[in-house]
Amino acid sequence: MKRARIIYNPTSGREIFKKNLPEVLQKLEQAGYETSCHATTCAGDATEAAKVAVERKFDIVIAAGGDGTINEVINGIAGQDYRPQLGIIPVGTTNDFARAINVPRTIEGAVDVIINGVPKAIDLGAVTNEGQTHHFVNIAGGGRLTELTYEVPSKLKTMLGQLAYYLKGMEMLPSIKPTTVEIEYDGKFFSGDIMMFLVSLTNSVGGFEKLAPDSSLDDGMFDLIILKKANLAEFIRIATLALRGEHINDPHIIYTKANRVKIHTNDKMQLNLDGEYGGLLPGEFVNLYRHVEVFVPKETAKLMEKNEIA
Ligand SMILES: Nc1ncnc2c1ncn2[C@@H]1O[C@H](COP(=O)(O)OP(=O)(O)OP(=O)(O)O)[C@@H](O)[C@H]1O
Repeated sequence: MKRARIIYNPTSGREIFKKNLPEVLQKLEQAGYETSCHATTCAGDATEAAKVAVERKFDIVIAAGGDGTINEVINGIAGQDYRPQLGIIPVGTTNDFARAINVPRTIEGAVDVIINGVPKAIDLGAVTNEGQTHHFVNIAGGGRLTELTYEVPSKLKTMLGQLAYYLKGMEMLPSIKPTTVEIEYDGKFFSGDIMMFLVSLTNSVGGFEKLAPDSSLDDGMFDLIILKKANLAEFIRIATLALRGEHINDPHIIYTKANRVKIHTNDKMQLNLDGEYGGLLPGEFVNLYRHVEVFVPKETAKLMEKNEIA
């Protein structure tokens, strides 16, 4: 019998997972998984719980929560010699990673993917800054605008869902200032003032599903997006284009693939890792080719094999 470990954040999204836990356990047991679970108690707990699951050689670790919880679980698994397969139950607010790999955003649908889906090896990101290395599964970035994701209070997200981000975004927009950076990507250089940069593994970021339209989950490359200095009107125009994936040809945008990205800045620039605060930059990003296996729907696995999915 295979062993599964559920690591869930009881405070994620609209706080619905715990109520559904008995059915989830029953379904997994019926499918042949001996399943146990761990409820996280504070920030960082999911990483420790995932490390314990690695030590105990669980076959699967299931992250039930938002993108922050998935990121923490990944940080307990990445870089280890033994790496359990990963299942996702998206019960957060934005659930970008689930969107990117087409995992349904219902508990029942997500459990079905773990039981009947296909494990596929996907790329992860590693970033070294402030003398430490952390991992990410979806996106990393910097620039004042990216700080939006962790400035929204958890209670507000519980009440308003994604609307909480839009409200905070509107409040922040007029105060967003550019940062002076030097960016080295696979031997090329950019130097100048930027509003933000993103180092993306998937196409789904902040609810924008076409932000990195050429991204591939398993090609060993990041999609690097740099938004150069822009005024408020230009910024709103580019954001509107981004909804349709049409921002990539705008002169304010650099959009390219890279395996390694180095950011240097003398300004105070915070690092955003999968939507959570990740310390200060400068830093260096490295793509870890097909580093962890994650359960995706059968159709998604087929599209990945044909290279037709981000
Ligand atoms: N018991 C807990 N109480 C408070 N915070 C917690 C607890 N367990 C985990 N956390 C923290 O909550 C953070 C956010 O959780 P998570 O990402 O799962 O949900 P969310 O913020 O609602 O969704 P999203 O990230 O999709 O917007 C996690 O990164 C973790 O540090």
